[in-house]
Amino acid sequence: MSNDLGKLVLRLTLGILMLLHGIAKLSAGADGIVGMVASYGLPGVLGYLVYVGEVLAPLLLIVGLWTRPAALVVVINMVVAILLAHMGQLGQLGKSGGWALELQGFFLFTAVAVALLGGGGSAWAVGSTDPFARSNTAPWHYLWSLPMFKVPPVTAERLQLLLRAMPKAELHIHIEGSLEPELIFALAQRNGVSLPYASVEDLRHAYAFTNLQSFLDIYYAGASVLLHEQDFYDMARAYLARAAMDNVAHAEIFFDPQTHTARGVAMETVINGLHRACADARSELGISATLILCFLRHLSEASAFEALEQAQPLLDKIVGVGLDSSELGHPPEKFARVFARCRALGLHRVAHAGEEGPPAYIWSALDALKVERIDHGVQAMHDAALMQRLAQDRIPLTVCPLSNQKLCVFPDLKNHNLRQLLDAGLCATVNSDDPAYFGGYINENFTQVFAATAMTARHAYQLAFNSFEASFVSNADKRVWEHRLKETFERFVEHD
Ligand SMILES: Nc1ncnc2[nH]cnc12
Ligand SMILES: [Zn+2]
Repeated sequence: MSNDLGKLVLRLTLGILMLLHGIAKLSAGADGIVGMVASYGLPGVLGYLVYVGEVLAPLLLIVGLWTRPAALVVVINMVVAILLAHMGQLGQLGKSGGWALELQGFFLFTAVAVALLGGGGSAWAVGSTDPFARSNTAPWHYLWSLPMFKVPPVTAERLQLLLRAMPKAELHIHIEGSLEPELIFALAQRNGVSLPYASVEDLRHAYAFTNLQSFLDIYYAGASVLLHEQDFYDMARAYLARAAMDNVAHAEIFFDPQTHTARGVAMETVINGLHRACADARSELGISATLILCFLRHLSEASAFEALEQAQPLLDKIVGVGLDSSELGHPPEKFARVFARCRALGLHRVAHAGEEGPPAYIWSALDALKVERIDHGVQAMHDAALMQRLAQDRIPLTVCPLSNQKLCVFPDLKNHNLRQLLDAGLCATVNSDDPAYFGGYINENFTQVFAATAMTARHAYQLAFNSFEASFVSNADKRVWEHRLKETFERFVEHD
């Protein structure tokens, strides 16, 4: 609240004081400025742009519409004014001992501050509620989020190949959801576990889900075959081999330890098996992979704390924590204290929110859990202020199109809102969630959602770029993969 009030004061001060200069120029005319511009050998007519910088932009600042771009215009106006009229005073002090350009300096840097901060949510800010809400996002966020080169059009057929060939990161994959029915039966036999399904076909037949819970019931039953470190290794190694075929350069893998420790499996059995698979895949397949420990939200806060305590000696083998399982009725704030502890331990934080649950769950994942990414998040579309927050803070969404289709979040893939999320400037990514259950790995998610919603090569580039940007790897690794991405697109276009 006081933050918003501070921004409002700053915006109104800049707008009103600058507008007074504009009004003076309206009544005296812009001839002086036109002449000054012409004296530099430039078209004098450019001098009339002063009305944009000192009348139009201040009016936008006062009403709070397109606040950040308007402030940027004032910044440009002030830089031009200093270059044209005040360069001689740049290093001088005035009569009273202050900087000779303190007035210009105040205008310039106040405008820079407003451009950085935005207008502040307020009944006075049109931009906080109207369809122009996006304009409150820093303009350079849009520049930064745009592909670094112009992506030429690619035919629909070639686009499908490009989607498969482009390097990408997978940031939302539950390793237990990569257990194919064949491996479930092989592990059941190896470990003497009996399953309530007669055959692989019988199990596959049960994969007809109506919502998240109908899937989770079968998913936890499937995970019951995992007992020994080698089982966790085999599962993760199989996923990583499959992901490498889809040109996944980096995967951040979720695992649900509480579903295993509840059956008497030790935390170290789970983590050591998964970690060894990641290490081997890196040296044998060249794929990078890290682990994210997820707390089950249908269990208690105490159970989550217990899981964290068990994982404490193994924290060097995980990069972060997440929150998954049954969303409705289990709002994120239930785990605020656990996530605060994880934050203090230096762990990255993500949470499933807005898969089936309301936008309020996304707000509380951000504010109560302080997560850095939202898993799914597709329900954000119903809340304009939330969309603005996600765009402005560039909070990535790890979207899973086939999962959303199979769990009836959207009636059909053609109704999926991935394209709208991207076009609204959000840092969306494509992922597989539980590929063994939802009909496809990451490339299937890309190709099917692109075919269903007619997205373009530019969207493809943006999604792959976002996946690296949103990952928890070093900036150096991000740049290497982004460079490879650009090379792949250039190669494709050359041969188009
Ligand atoms: N889609 C999903 N949502 C919540 N929890 C999950 N665990 C595995 N898949 C999940
Ligand atoms: Zn998930």
